[in-house]
Amino acid sequence: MLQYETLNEYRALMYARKLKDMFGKNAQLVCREIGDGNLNLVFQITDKLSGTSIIVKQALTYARVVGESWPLTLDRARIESQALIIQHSICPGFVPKVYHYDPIMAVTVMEDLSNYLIMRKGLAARKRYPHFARHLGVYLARTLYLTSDFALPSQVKKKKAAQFTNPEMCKISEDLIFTDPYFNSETNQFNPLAAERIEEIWNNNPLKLEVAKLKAGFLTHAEALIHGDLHTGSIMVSEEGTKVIDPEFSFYGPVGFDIGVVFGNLLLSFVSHGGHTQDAPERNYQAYLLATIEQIWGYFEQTFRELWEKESKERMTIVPGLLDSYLLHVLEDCAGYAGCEMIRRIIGLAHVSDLESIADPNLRAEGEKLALSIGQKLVLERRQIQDIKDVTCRVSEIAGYGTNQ
Ligand SMILES: Nc1ncnc2c1ncn2[C@@H]1O[C@H](COP(=O)(O)OP(=O)(O)O)[C@@H](O)[C@H]1O
Ligand SMILES: CSC[C@H]1O[C@H](OP(=O)(O)O)[C@H](O)[C@@H]1O
Repeated sequence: MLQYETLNEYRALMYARKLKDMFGKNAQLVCREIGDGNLNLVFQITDKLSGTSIIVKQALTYARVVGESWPLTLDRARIESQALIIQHSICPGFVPKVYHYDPIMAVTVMEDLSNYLIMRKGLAARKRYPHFARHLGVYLARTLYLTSDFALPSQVKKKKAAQFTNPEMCKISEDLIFTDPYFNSETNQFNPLAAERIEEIWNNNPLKLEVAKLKAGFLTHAEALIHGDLHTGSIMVSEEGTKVIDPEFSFYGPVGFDIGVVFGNLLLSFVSHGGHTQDAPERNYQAYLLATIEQIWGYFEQTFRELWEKESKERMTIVPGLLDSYLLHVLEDCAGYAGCEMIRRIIGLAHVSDLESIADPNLRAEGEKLALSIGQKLVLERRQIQDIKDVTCRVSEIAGYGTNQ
């Protein structure tokens, strides 16, 4: 293609037909648009003869969820494909393989993961994934450590940070996560039944100060190549495997952000499964979610420590105490960013189906208010957090379960 044109199912099929080495000459291709995200088009193209399939993902010139009134950079497709390639090289088992990137059409052609399920849907159905915590902990430690100043020569890292300068996508997060939800902004959308609680947040200056500090960290702490939007809709799971997709918000940012966004989304699932409930299946599933958070952190920390020991290039990493102090800083950030993610998914523009699917607005408001309380506590008390259990115990306490889940 010589110039950008928006794909539809027919055009995506024709596009796939022209891709070299992807399908045989006699392939019988069929195409389906399967995108359900806020921003892009996603086509699955299958050869009915061989069963071979690929994904063709195209960035639109605007945000899909809002329409043409919200123009968006096509450069996000470059960021996504280049981040996927790096993350796949670091963690081949946990990231889809990129087959082709087309800068003119803003298209990334990648491995089809349709035998996996979007994690948010699995969590809604109270499914348990036995390997998920280990996979994600390892993914986080490897992608974050191996792109950081600890593992890369400082000039290489700075060039990578320049390659992944992603100003327009970062601005979306700066506004939608760290700014708009704390004021009566036009972009906000919320359940009127939670309005009183939300107005309290707008008037809570100590909370706004802590969020402003976390935003300053997001703006300035170029620690590692982060995914930048690691919610449970960006993770695909099966009984055996875990895959992380959709890194179009990638940039050099704070390590605690990715971990915090995952935790925030697991906690949004937690609140969606009932507030002060005595119902045993609900409570069991909530306990599973808290255990998953503890395990992710455990595997992250263990792998990060091993990498620090074996892979460090930065000479000062041998100084006793630096690793412990860095991990504590990451844990604090992680709690704060988890809190920010929870709050923005209740007050801001982009909500999550975990809560949106609760039809009864009163019941939904209960979950939303619980999410706001947990989010607020994690932001405000993050400096008192020394251990991952300090996070999960706070959640249990607010949910009315005491501290011994
Ligand atoms: N590699 C893939 N394999 C299978 N399905 C995918 C793949 N990438 C995306 N999808 C599907 O498309 C949906 C939207 O993809 P996503 O990358 O999250 O788009 P957006 O950038 O618009 O958020 C996902 O929820 C998933 O169902
Ligand atoms: C208008 S962008 C809102 C929201 O959408 C992104 O998520 P996704 O592309 O995975 O659907 C991101 O979380 C943005 O904050």
